[in-house]
Amino acid sequence: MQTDRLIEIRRDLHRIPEPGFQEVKTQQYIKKTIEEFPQDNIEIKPWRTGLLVRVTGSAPEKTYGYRADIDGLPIPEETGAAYQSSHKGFMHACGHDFHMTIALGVLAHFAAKQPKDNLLFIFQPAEEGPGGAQPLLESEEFRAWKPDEMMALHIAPEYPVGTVATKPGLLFANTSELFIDLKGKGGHAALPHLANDMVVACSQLVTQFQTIVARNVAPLDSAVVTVGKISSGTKQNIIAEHARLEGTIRTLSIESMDVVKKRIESLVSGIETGFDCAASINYGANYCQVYNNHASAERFMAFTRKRENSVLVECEKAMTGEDFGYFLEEIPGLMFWLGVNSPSGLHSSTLDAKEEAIPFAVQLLIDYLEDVQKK
Ligand SMILES: CC(=O)N[C@@H](CCC[C@H](N)C(=O)O)C(=O)O
Repeated sequence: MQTDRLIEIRRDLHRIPEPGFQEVKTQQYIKKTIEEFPQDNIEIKPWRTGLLVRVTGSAPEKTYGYRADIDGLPIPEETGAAYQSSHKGFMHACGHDFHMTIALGVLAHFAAKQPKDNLLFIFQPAEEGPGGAQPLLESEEFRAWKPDEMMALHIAPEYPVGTVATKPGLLFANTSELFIDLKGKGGHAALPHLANDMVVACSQLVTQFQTIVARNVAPLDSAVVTVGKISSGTKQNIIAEHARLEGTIRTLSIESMDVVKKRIESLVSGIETGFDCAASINYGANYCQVYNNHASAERFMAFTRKRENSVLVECEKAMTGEDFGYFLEEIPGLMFWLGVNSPSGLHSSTLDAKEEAIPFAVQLLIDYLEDVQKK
Protein backbone atom coordinates (compact mmCIF):
# COMPACT_ATOMS: atom_id res chain seq x y z
CA MET A 1 0.00 0.00 0.00
CA GLN A 2 1.30 3.49 -0.84
CA THR A 3 2.50 5.61 2.09
CA ASP A 4 -0.03 8.36 1.26
CA ARG A 5 -2.87 5.87 1.60
CA LEU A 6 -1.50 4.53 4.90
CA ILE A 7 -1.33 8.07 6.28
CA GLU A 8 -4.86 8.77 5.09
CA ILE A 9 -6.12 5.64 6.88
CA ARG A 10 -4.26 6.55 10.07
CA ARG A 11 -5.73 10.05 10.08
CA ASP A 12 -9.25 8.79 9.37
CA LEU A 13 -8.96 6.36 12.28
CA HIS A 14 -7.40 9.01 14.48
CA ARG A 15 -10.54 11.15 14.04
CA ILE A 16 -12.90 8.50 15.42
CA PRO A 17 -11.54 7.09 18.72
CA GLU A 18 -14.15 5.01 20.56
CA PRO A 19 -14.11 3.36 24.00
CA GLY A 20 -13.75 -0.40 24.53
CA PHE A 21 -16.56 -2.51 23.03
CA GLN A 22 -18.10 0.61 21.45
CA GLU A 23 -15.78 0.67 18.42
CA VAL A 24 -18.68 0.65 15.97
CA LYS A 25 -17.43 3.26 13.49
CA THR A 26 -13.89 1.87 13.77
CA GLN A 27 -15.08 -1.64 12.97
CA GLN A 28 -17.04 -0.35 9.97
CA TYR A 29 -14.06 1.66 8.72
CA ILE A 30 -11.68 -1.31 8.98
CA LYS A 31 -14.18 -3.58 7.20
CA LYS A 32 -14.73 -1.06 4.41
CA THR A 33 -10.98 -0.64 3.94
CA ILE A 34 -10.43 -4.41 3.75
CA GLU A 35 -13.18 -4.66 1.14
CA GLU A 36 -10.97 -2.52 -1.15
CA PHE A 37 -8.29 -5.26 -1.13
CA PRO A 38 -8.32 -8.30 -3.49
CA GLN A 39 -10.83 -10.69 -1.89
CA ASP A 40 -9.81 -14.08 -3.39
CA ASN A 41 -8.00 -15.38 -0.32
CA ILE A 42 -9.67 -13.35 2.41
CA GLU A 43 -12.41 -14.28 4.88
CA ILE A 44 -13.75 -11.80 7.45
CA LYS A 45 -15.61 -12.60 10.66
CA PRO A 46 -16.85 -9.93 13.05
CA TRP A 47 -16.29 -10.61 16.75
CA ARG A 48 -18.26 -8.16 18.92
CA THR A 49 -16.87 -4.75 17.84
CA GLY A 50 -13.71 -6.28 16.43
CA LEU A 51 -12.85 -8.29 13.33
CA LEU A 52 -10.94 -11.45 12.50
CA VAL A 53 -9.53 -11.62 8.98
CA ARG A 54 -7.94 -14.79 7.60
CA VAL A 55 -5.73 -14.86 4.54
CA THR A 56 -5.60 -18.41 3.20
CA GLY A 57 -2.12 -19.54 2.24
CA SER A 58 -1.23 -21.33 -1.00
CA ALA A 59 0.27 -24.37 0.78
CA PRO A 60 -0.41 -23.79 4.45
CA GLU A 61 1.46 -25.66 7.15
CA LYS A 62 0.92 -23.08 9.87
CA THR A 63 -1.12 -20.00 10.76
CA TYR A 64 0.66 -16.82 11.85
CA GLY A 65 -1.48 -14.41 13.89
CA TYR A 66 -1.06 -10.66 14.08
CA ARG A 67 -3.08 -8.59 16.54
CA ALA A 68 -3.90 -4.86 16.50
CA ASP A 69 -5.95 -3.22 19.27
CA ILE A 70 -8.61 -0.76 18.16
CA ASP A 71 -10.03 1.24 21.11
CA GLY A 72 -9.37 4.86 22.10
CA LEU A 73 -8.99 6.57 25.49
CA PRO A 74 -11.15 9.08 27.39
CA ILE A 75 -8.65 11.94 26.94
CA PRO A 76 -9.58 15.29 25.35
CA GLU A 77 -7.04 15.72 22.53
CA GLU A 78 -4.76 18.77 22.62
CA THR A 79 -2.45 18.12 19.66
CA GLY A 80 -4.05 20.80 17.48
CA ALA A 81 -3.59 18.45 14.50
CA ALA A 82 -5.76 19.08 11.44
CA TYR A 83 -7.01 15.50 11.81
CA GLN A 84 -7.66 15.87 15.57
CA SER A 85 -10.28 13.59 17.16
CA SER A 86 -13.84 14.49 16.23
CA HIS A 87 -15.14 12.51 19.22
CA LYS A 88 -15.15 15.03 22.04
CA GLY A 89 -13.31 13.79 25.12
CA PHE A 90 -11.73 10.81 23.33
CA MET A 91 -8.39 10.37 21.68
CA HIS A 92 -6.16 7.68 20.20
CA ALA A 93 -3.55 8.51 22.85
CA CYS A 94 -2.05 5.04 23.01
CA GLY A 95 -1.27 4.59 19.32
CA HIS A 96 -4.04 2.16 18.43
CA ASP A 97 -4.64 4.21 15.24
CA PHE A 98 -1.05 3.31 14.29
CA HIS A 99 -1.52 -0.31 15.31
CA MET A 100 -4.65 -0.70 13.12
CA THR A 101 -3.11 1.09 10.13
CA ILE A 102 0.03 -1.04 10.25
CA ALA A 103 -2.07 -4.23 10.40
CA LEU A 104 -4.12 -3.01 7.41
CA GLY A 105 -0.93 -2.24 5.46
CA VAL A 106 0.45 -5.73 6.07
CA LEU A 107 -2.91 -7.32 5.29
CA ALA A 108 -3.19 -5.34 2.02
CA HIS A 109 0.15 -6.77 0.91
CA PHE A 110 -0.77 -10.38 1.62
CA ALA A 111 -4.25 -9.99 0.15
CA ALA A 112 -2.57 -9.03 -3.13
CA LYS A 113 0.32 -11.51 -2.86
CA GLN A 114 -0.90 -14.80 -1.42
CA PRO A 115 1.32 -16.11 1.40
CA LYS A 116 2.37 -19.76 1.62
CA ASP A 117 0.99 -20.15 5.16
CA ASN A 118 -2.28 -18.84 6.54
CA LEU A 119 -2.28 -15.45 8.23
CA LEU A 120 -4.81 -14.28 10.81
CA PHE A 121 -5.25 -10.56 11.44
CA ILE A 122 -7.05 -9.75 14.68
CA PHE A 123 -8.56 -6.28 15.16
CA GLN A 124 -9.23 -6.53 18.90
CA PRO A 125 -11.53 -4.26 20.89
CA ALA A 126 -11.16 -2.96 24.45
CA GLU A 127 -7.44 -3.30 25.17
CA GLU A 128 -7.53 -0.28 27.49
CA GLY A 129 -10.35 -1.91 29.41
CA PRO A 130 -12.31 -3.92 30.21
CA GLY A 131 -10.10 -6.24 28.13
CA GLY A 132 -10.98 -7.82 24.79
CA ALA A 133 -8.20 -10.41 24.48
CA GLN A 134 -9.44 -12.90 27.06
CA PRO A 135 -13.04 -13.23 25.78
CA LEU A 136 -11.80 -13.17 22.17
CA LEU A 137 -9.44 -16.08 22.88
CA GLU A 138 -12.38 -18.07 24.24
CA SER A 139 -14.64 -17.27 21.27
CA GLU A 140 -15.66 -19.86 18.68
CA GLU A 141 -14.64 -17.43 15.94
CA PHE A 142 -11.05 -17.34 17.20
CA ARG A 143 -10.87 -21.03 18.12
CA ALA A 144 -11.81 -22.01 14.56
CA TRP A 145 -8.86 -20.04 13.16
CA LYS A 146 -6.45 -20.33 16.09
CA PRO A 147 -2.90 -19.40 15.00
CA ASP A 148 0.25 -21.36 15.81
CA GLU A 149 2.23 -18.19 16.51
CA MET A 150 1.24 -14.64 17.46
CA MET A 151 2.76 -11.19 17.12
CA ALA A 152 1.81 -7.63 18.04
CA LEU A 153 3.54 -4.30 18.41
CA HIS A 154 3.06 -1.23 20.57
CA ILE A 155 4.22 2.26 19.67
CA ALA A 156 7.06 3.65 21.82
CA PRO A 157 7.29 7.47 21.94
CA GLU A 158 10.77 7.40 23.47
CA TYR A 159 12.52 5.67 20.54
CA PRO A 160 13.33 7.19 17.14
CA VAL A 161 11.56 5.96 14.03
CA GLY A 162 13.36 2.87 12.72
CA THR A 163 13.90 1.45 16.21
CA VAL A 164 12.42 -1.83 17.35
CA ALA A 165 12.75 -2.78 21.01
CA THR A 166 11.93 -6.07 22.65
CA LYS A 167 13.38 -8.89 24.72
CA PRO A 168 12.82 -12.59 25.35
CA GLY A 169 10.73 -13.37 28.46
CA LEU A 170 8.94 -10.82 30.61
CA LEU A 171 8.17 -7.60 28.70
CA PHE A 172 5.11 -6.04 30.44
CA ALA A 173 3.72 -6.26 33.98
CA ASN A 174 0.67 -7.94 35.52
CA THR A 175 -2.08 -5.35 35.94
CA SER A 176 -5.26 -4.90 37.87
CA GLU A 177 -7.65 -2.00 37.74
CA LEU A 178 -8.76 -0.60 41.10
CA PHE A 179 -12.06 1.07 41.99
CA ILE A 180 -12.85 2.07 45.58
CA ASP A 181 -16.08 3.67 46.78
CA LEU A 182 -16.29 5.38 50.16
CA LYS A 183 -19.57 6.41 51.77
CA GLY A 184 -19.84 8.67 54.81
CA LYS A 185 -22.29 11.42 55.73
CA GLY A 186 -22.73 14.69 53.85
CA GLY A 187 -23.54 17.98 55.51
CA HIS A 188 -23.00 21.72 55.82
CA ALA A 189 -19.38 22.87 55.31
CA ALA A 190 -19.67 24.94 58.49
CA LEU A 191 -20.76 21.97 60.62
CA PRO A 192 -18.11 19.29 60.09
CA HIS A 193 -18.76 17.69 63.49
CA LEU A 194 -22.24 16.65 62.27
CA ALA A 195 -20.98 15.10 59.01
CA ASN A 196 -18.47 12.45 57.97
CA ASP A 197 -16.26 13.90 55.25
CA MET A 198 -15.22 11.51 52.47
CA VAL A 199 -12.80 14.04 50.89
CA VAL A 200 -10.66 13.75 54.02
CA ALA A 201 -11.01 9.93 54.17
CA CYS A 202 -10.14 9.58 50.51
CA SER A 203 -7.10 11.87 50.81
CA GLN A 204 -5.78 9.84 53.74
CA LEU A 205 -6.26 6.63 51.79
CA VAL A 206 -4.30 7.89 48.77
CA THR A 207 -1.49 9.00 51.08
CA GLN A 208 -1.45 5.62 52.85
CA PHE A 209 -1.24 3.82 49.48
CA GLN A 210 2.17 5.44 49.00
CA THR A 211 3.59 3.11 51.67
CA ILE A 212 2.60 -0.09 49.84
CA VAL A 213 5.36 -0.13 47.23
CA ALA A 214 7.84 1.49 49.60
CA ARG A 215 7.20 -0.84 52.54
CA ASN A 216 5.35 -3.99 51.50
CA VAL A 217 6.78 -5.05 48.15
CA ALA A 218 10.21 -6.71 48.22
CA PRO A 219 12.82 -4.12 47.20
CA LEU A 220 14.17 -6.19 44.31
CA ASP A 221 10.67 -6.77 42.92
CA SER A 222 8.74 -3.90 41.29
CA ALA A 223 5.21 -2.65 41.68
CA VAL A 224 3.12 0.45 41.02
CA VAL A 225 -0.06 1.68 42.70
CA THR A 226 -1.43 4.70 40.84
CA VAL A 227 -4.68 6.50 41.62
CA GLY A 228 -5.49 8.22 38.33
CA LYS A 229 -8.89 9.63 39.21
CA ILE A 230 -10.71 10.83 42.33
CA SER A 231 -14.31 12.00 42.28
CA SER A 232 -16.01 13.49 45.27
CA GLY A 233 -18.30 16.26 46.37
CA THR A 234 -20.87 18.46 44.74
CA LYS A 235 -20.08 22.02 45.86
CA GLN A 236 -17.38 23.95 47.71
CA ASN A 237 -19.54 24.49 50.81
CA ILE A 238 -21.00 21.00 51.10
CA ILE A 239 -19.22 18.16 52.91
CA ALA A 240 -18.94 15.20 50.55
CA GLU A 241 -20.88 12.07 51.37
CA HIS A 242 -19.17 9.91 48.70
CA ALA A 243 -15.71 9.56 47.25
CA ARG A 244 -14.54 7.27 44.45
CA LEU A 245 -10.94 6.41 43.66
CA GLU A 246 -9.96 4.85 40.34
CA GLY A 247 -6.52 3.47 39.80
CA THR A 248 -4.34 0.66 38.62
CA ILE A 249 -1.92 -1.81 40.17
CA ARG A 250 1.15 -3.10 38.30
CA THR A 251 3.48 -5.86 39.49
CA LEU A 252 6.23 -7.91 37.91
CA SER A 253 5.26 -11.03 39.87
CA ILE A 254 1.89 -12.62 40.57
CA GLU A 255 2.90 -12.97 44.24
CA SER A 256 3.38 -9.20 44.55
CA MET A 257 -0.06 -8.61 43.02
CA ASP A 258 -1.54 -10.62 45.93
CA VAL A 259 0.58 -8.71 48.46
CA VAL A 260 -0.50 -5.34 47.06
CA LYS A 261 -4.18 -6.27 46.95
CA LYS A 262 -4.14 -7.60 50.55
CA ARG A 263 -2.44 -4.40 51.72
CA ILE A 264 -4.98 -2.23 49.88
CA GLU A 265 -7.76 -4.22 51.55
CA SER A 266 -6.21 -3.67 55.02
CA LEU A 267 -5.75 0.04 54.46
CA VAL A 268 -9.31 0.42 53.17
CA SER A 269 -10.59 -1.50 56.17
CA GLY A 270 -8.57 0.83 58.44
CA ILE A 271 -10.18 3.85 56.77
CA GLU A 272 -13.62 2.32 57.34
CA THR A 273 -12.87 1.96 61.06
CA GLY A 274 -10.98 5.22 61.44
CA PHE A 275 -13.52 7.35 59.57
CA ASP A 276 -16.63 5.38 60.47
CA CYS A 277 -17.58 5.03 56.81
CA ALA A 278 -18.49 2.20 54.42
CA ALA A 279 -16.11 1.13 51.66
CA SER A 280 -16.17 -1.26 48.74
CA ILE A 281 -13.34 -2.39 46.46
CA ASN A 282 -13.70 -3.62 42.89
CA TYR A 283 -10.65 -4.79 40.96
CA GLY A 284 -12.17 -4.43 37.48
CA ALA A 285 -10.09 -5.94 34.70
CA ASN A 286 -6.92 -7.89 35.48
CA TYR A 287 -4.34 -8.51 32.73
CA CYS A 288 -1.67 -11.14 32.92
CA GLN A 289 1.93 -10.24 32.13
CA VAL A 290 3.25 -10.11 28.56
CA TYR A 291 5.83 -12.88 28.38
CA ASN A 292 7.62 -13.25 25.05
CA ASN A 293 8.39 -16.79 23.97
CA HIS A 294 12.19 -17.05 23.97
CA ALA A 295 12.57 -18.73 20.58
CA SER A 296 10.06 -16.37 18.87
CA ALA A 297 11.67 -13.25 20.35
CA GLU A 298 15.20 -14.38 19.54
CA ARG A 299 14.29 -15.20 15.92
CA PHE A 300 12.60 -11.82 15.45
CA MET A 301 15.47 -9.98 17.13
CA ALA A 302 18.08 -11.72 14.97
CA PHE A 303 16.05 -10.87 11.85
CA THR A 304 15.68 -7.19 12.83
CA ARG A 305 19.31 -6.84 13.92
CA LYS A 306 20.62 -7.79 10.50
CA ARG A 307 18.01 -5.84 8.53
CA GLU A 308 19.16 -2.60 6.89
CA ASN A 309 17.59 0.62 8.25
CA SER A 310 16.33 -1.06 11.45
CA VAL A 311 17.85 -0.54 14.87
CA LEU A 312 17.22 -3.32 17.36
CA VAL A 313 17.28 -2.46 21.06
CA GLU A 314 17.15 -5.23 23.65
CA CYS A 315 15.03 -3.29 26.13
CA GLU A 316 14.15 -3.57 29.81
CA LYS A 317 10.79 -4.87 30.94
CA ALA A 318 8.16 -2.16 31.57
CA MET A 319 5.32 -1.62 34.05
CA THR A 320 2.84 -1.04 31.24
CA GLY A 321 0.12 -3.65 30.81
CA GLU A 322 -1.34 -5.26 27.72
CA ASP A 323 -4.04 -7.88 27.38
CA PHE A 324 -1.99 -9.32 24.50
CA GLY A 325 -0.36 -11.22 27.40
CA TYR A 326 -3.37 -13.59 27.30
CA PHE A 327 -2.56 -14.57 23.70
CA LEU A 328 1.04 -15.31 24.70
CA GLU A 329 -0.11 -17.49 27.62
CA GLU A 330 -1.66 -19.89 25.09
CA ILE A 331 0.26 -19.31 21.87
CA PRO A 332 4.01 -18.80 21.39
CA GLY A 333 4.93 -15.41 20.03
CA LEU A 334 6.11 -11.95 20.89
CA MET A 335 5.31 -8.31 21.29
CA PHE A 336 7.69 -5.48 20.44
CA TRP A 337 7.94 -1.72 20.82
CA LEU A 338 8.01 0.40 17.67
CA GLY A 339 9.81 3.76 17.87
CA VAL A 340 7.56 6.72 16.94
CA ASN A 341 9.64 9.58 18.34
CA SER A 342 7.07 11.69 20.20
CA PRO A 343 8.08 14.27 22.85
CA SER A 344 4.83 13.43 24.71
CA GLY A 345 4.28 9.95 26.02
CA LEU A 346 1.53 7.33 25.88
CA HIS A 347 -1.78 8.39 27.44
CA SER A 348 -0.86 12.05 26.91
CA SER A 349 -3.26 14.54 25.29
CA THR A 350 -0.39 15.79 23.10
CA LEU A 351 1.00 12.44 21.92
CA ASP A 352 2.50 13.17 18.53
CA ALA A 353 3.69 9.87 17.02
CA LYS A 354 5.64 10.30 13.78
CA GLU A 355 3.80 8.81 10.82
CA GLU A 356 7.06 7.72 9.11
CA ALA A 357 6.96 4.81 11.57
CA ILE A 358 3.92 3.37 9.76
CA PRO A 359 5.50 2.46 6.38
CA PHE A 360 8.63 1.35 8.27
CA ALA A 361 6.63 -1.10 10.42
CA VAL A 362 4.51 -2.34 7.51
CA GLN A 363 7.63 -3.24 5.51
CA LEU A 364 9.36 -4.78 8.54
CA LEU A 365 6.39 -7.04 9.25
CA ILE A 366 5.93 -8.01 5.60
CA ASP A 367 9.63 -8.90 5.35
CA TYR A 368 9.55 -10.84 8.60
CA LEU A 369 6.36 -12.78 7.80
CA GLU A 370 7.77 -13.66 4.37
CA ASP A 371 11.00 -14.78 5.99
CA VAL A 372 9.40 -17.05 8.62
CA GLN A 373 7.33 -18.79 5.94
CA LYS A 374 10.49 -19.81 4.05
CA LYS A 375 11.68 -21.86 7.02
C1 LIG B 1 0.33 -0.04 26.75
C2 LIG B 1 -0.65 0.50 27.72
O1 LIG B 1 -0.61 1.69 28.02
N1 LIG B 1 -1.57 -0.34 28.21
C3 LIG B 1 -2.49 0.03 29.23
C4 LIG B 1 -3.34 -1.17 29.59
C5 LIG B 1 -4.45 -0.85 30.58
C6 LIG B 1 -4.75 -1.93 31.55
C7 LIG B 1 -5.91 -1.67 32.48
N2 LIG B 1 -7.00 -0.96 31.91
C8 LIG B 1 -5.39 -0.94 33.72
O2 LIG B 1 -5.53 0.29 33.80
O3 LIG B 1 -4.89 -1.59 34.63
C9 LIG B 1 -1.72 0.52 30.44
O4 LIG B 1 -2.26 1.38 31.18
O5 LIG B 1 -0.58 0.07 30.70
